[in-house]
Amino acid sequence: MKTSTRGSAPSIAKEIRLSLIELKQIAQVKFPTRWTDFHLLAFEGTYTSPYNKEKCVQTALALIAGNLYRDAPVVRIHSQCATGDVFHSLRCDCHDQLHLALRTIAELGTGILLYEHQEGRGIGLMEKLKAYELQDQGFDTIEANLRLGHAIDHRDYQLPVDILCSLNIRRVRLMTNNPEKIRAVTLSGIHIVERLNAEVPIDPRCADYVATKREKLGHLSTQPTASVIN
Ligand SMILES: Nc1nc2c(ncn2[C@@H]2O[C@H](COP(=O)(O)OP(=O)(O)OP(=O)(O)O)[C@@H](O)[C@H]2O)c(=O)[nH]1
Ligand SMILES: [Zn+2]
Repeated sequence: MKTSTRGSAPSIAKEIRLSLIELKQIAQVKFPTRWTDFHLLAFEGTYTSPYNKEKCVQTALALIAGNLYRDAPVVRIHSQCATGDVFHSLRCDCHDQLHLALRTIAELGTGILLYEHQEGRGIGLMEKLKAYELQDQGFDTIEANLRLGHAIDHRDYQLPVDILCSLNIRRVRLMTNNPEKIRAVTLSGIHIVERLNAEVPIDPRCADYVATKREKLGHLSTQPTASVIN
């Protein structure tokens, strides 16, 4: 088991919500998929909050393909979405985004997908389902979170960023439309040489969800760069 300690990612203290105590690599396995053969590394990060000093443990998986050090690799930070990723729910675009990322990495031959476990933008599956109930009554994703007493988006990208730093990845092609992910990666000192569009063709049943991301959360939008395989 490999362990690295505090200080793996350069930090701008005011901007970073969590301080790393320890980053552990829990497992490393071969991980063949329909797209390509990945290596899967499992990580556990222990953090303290700079505000209340409480400890928290976060986990994430890194699916790695090819030689990450030949050029700036494609990096996708994908937030866990059991409803979309596992059940192919069309309430969101997560399933197709996950497939787009894995397929792109396979096609380019090099890249890393960081699958981080902040389900429901960090509120957990059960709370996300309660938020869905409110959305069924007409509230949007943001209003539903707020009515349940949660932040609009509870995620923190410190663990994925610390994993990139521990792997000594300093230049990336980041696949995302989320400005907060771009900010977190940039603040860590990792250079984003290119942003790859994470947009997928949108099913009408998640059009409102995607529109809310763009209109209220500032998600970037362009034309889809790739279609989705079924
Ligand atoms: N609270 C809440 N979380 C949701 C909802 N729908 C999807 N999610 C979660 O949102 C996360 C995915 O984030 P998105 O906002 O769709 O996209 P993103 O990852 O921020 O941005 P991209 O990198 O551009 O894909 C996952 O953790 C999902 O479980 C919802 O209605 N309410
Ligand atoms: Zn989803």
